Amino acid sequence: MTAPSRNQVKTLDDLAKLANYSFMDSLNCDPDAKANGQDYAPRQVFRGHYVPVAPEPMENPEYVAHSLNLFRDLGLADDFAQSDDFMRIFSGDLSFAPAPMRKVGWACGYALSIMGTEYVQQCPFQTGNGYGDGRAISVLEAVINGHRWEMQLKGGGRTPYCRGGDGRAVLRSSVREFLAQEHMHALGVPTSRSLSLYVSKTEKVRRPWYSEGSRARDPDILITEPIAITTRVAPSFIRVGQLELFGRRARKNEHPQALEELEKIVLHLIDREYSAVIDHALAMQDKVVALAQEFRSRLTSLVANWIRVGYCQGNFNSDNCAAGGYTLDYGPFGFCDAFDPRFQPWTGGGVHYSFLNQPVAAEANFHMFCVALRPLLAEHPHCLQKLNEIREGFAAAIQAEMEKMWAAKLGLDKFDPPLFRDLAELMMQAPVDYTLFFRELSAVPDDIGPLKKSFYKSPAYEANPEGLNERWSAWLARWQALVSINNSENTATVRNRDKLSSQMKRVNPKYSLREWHLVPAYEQAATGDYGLLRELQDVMTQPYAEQSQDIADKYYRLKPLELFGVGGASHYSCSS
Ligand SMILES: Nc1ncnc2c1ncn2[C@@H]1O[C@H](COP(=O)(O)OP(=O)(O)OP(=O)(O)O)[C@@H](O)[C@H]1O
Ligand SMILES: [Mg+2]
Repeated sequence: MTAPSRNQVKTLDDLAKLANYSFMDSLNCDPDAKANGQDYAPRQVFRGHYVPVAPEPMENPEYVAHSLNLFRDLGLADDFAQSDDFMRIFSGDLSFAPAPMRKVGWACGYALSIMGTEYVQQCPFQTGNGYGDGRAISVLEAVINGHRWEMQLKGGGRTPYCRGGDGRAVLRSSVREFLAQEHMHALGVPTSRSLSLYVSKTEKVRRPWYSEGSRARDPDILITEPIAITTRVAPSFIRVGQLELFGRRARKNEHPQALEELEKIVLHLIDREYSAVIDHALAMQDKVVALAQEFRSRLTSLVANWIRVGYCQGNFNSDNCAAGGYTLDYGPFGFCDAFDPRFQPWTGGGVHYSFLNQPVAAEANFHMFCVALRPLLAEHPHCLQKLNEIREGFAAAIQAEMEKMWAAKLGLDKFDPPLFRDLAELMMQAPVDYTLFFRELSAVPDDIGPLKKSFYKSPAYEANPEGLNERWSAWLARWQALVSINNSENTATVRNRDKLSSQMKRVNPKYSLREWHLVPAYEQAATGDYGLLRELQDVMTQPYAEQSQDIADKYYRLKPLELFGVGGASHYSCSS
């Protein structure tokens, strides 16, 4: 396999040559599957790791966007994204895919746990055998520059796991996912990536949503929206919930191959996501222990990164938790405006998945991950013991990551609990914009003047502005003393200040993708105008750069007060 250099992949034949299907070739196919992949009715899938599914092509696709950064990383020519061939494949029509590309993709079953409790109620058969990729269909695996990438359509049509749904995604949610994935990547947070986004000029579906300016918690109208397909890309799309499905079957001995299927998916996960860090020569039981250790360190670091950039995943069930330790499923996510430990944009989400509870939610997912692995260690009590220790150590491990992250956000070498506690208290007393505050602090101000740019006008602040300003000034003075900056004109201090400032600006982004940025972009996109979407794509893929004054005036500012509490801009249901 030759490695493409920049712009080398220009045609479908070039892309097809890179195809290499490890998931379908090394794992088990559902024995009841239809060979032609036209498997669109909800049904129980009792065995196997995947079901071959031919995506349902969207009618009249139109190009909306592609990721310039991912295209560059993969060596794809930019023009390719707007070619008929590329567009047909990534809007769901595999019927003419040239060999060795295949004309059929695949969908996977997975299980669901919410905060560490196993559920089967979401499965239409109440068994868990009908739950999985209901509208996500992988269409290609390609090895590019020595890295294996899986490409998956979201909204590519129905699968046996569609539960009666239409298998589609709407333009609104697809624009959000497309922009957010590339923004997170640019923020330095591990994530699935966005390849392309196409919308149908004619095919529409109905979804519950909010009427103009509605302050209702739940959607109050049904709207008709164009369907869209985003293609996302990752080393694999294996989820914690997927391991759980096979773990549950092995634990209950549901069929003769249940344990073997669990072992196969776990080894496949190691191959796809951990081969650089887990020695291939280790015995199975040692691989399992090493996997738990590695996943723990990725997951704890991931969640600390989410909090660093103000991201709330919103629905951090085990089936939305990628076993490779990156961010997956940009459905009910949000970047916080005002700092609020309980920030949760999704009306269905609850406090358990709110902003600062994400370490606890991650621990619950990690617990289910370990439970899924246990059947593999039944004959190795020593390894089981090690697995339990790794599991038990999660809380301390994530606490250490969080402290490291808060220290970095504050430009400190070491976490300072009282300083942090007092900051959090001040930020909660009267609302402060999370992104703006840390970015202004990164300029290492002499007094609280610049920090005030991040203060929202609120009754709490208006009630006692002098008192709060005094407390902020006292806090800032303590922080200045800790980072060893004082107000003298000494040049060594000035130089240190520049160094500290640039170090902090690499940790504290200037721009984060707020919902009120997204709303006008997807609304405009629905009229066929992609100008705002492209502007956001450009701004949000360089979130640490200062950018022009115009851009700063537009995006580096407080959320307009009138948008707080508005359905769609401040909170939303998961109707995507
Ligand atoms: N329109 C739909 N048609 C069929 N299945 C759907 C549809 N919307 C959601 N689902 C399925 O419902 C389940 C829960 O949805 P959830 O919002 O977590 O996932 P998602 O946003 O579709 O996808 P993913 O986790 O793949 O990013 C998933 O298994 C998903 O595939
Ligand atoms: Mg999901």
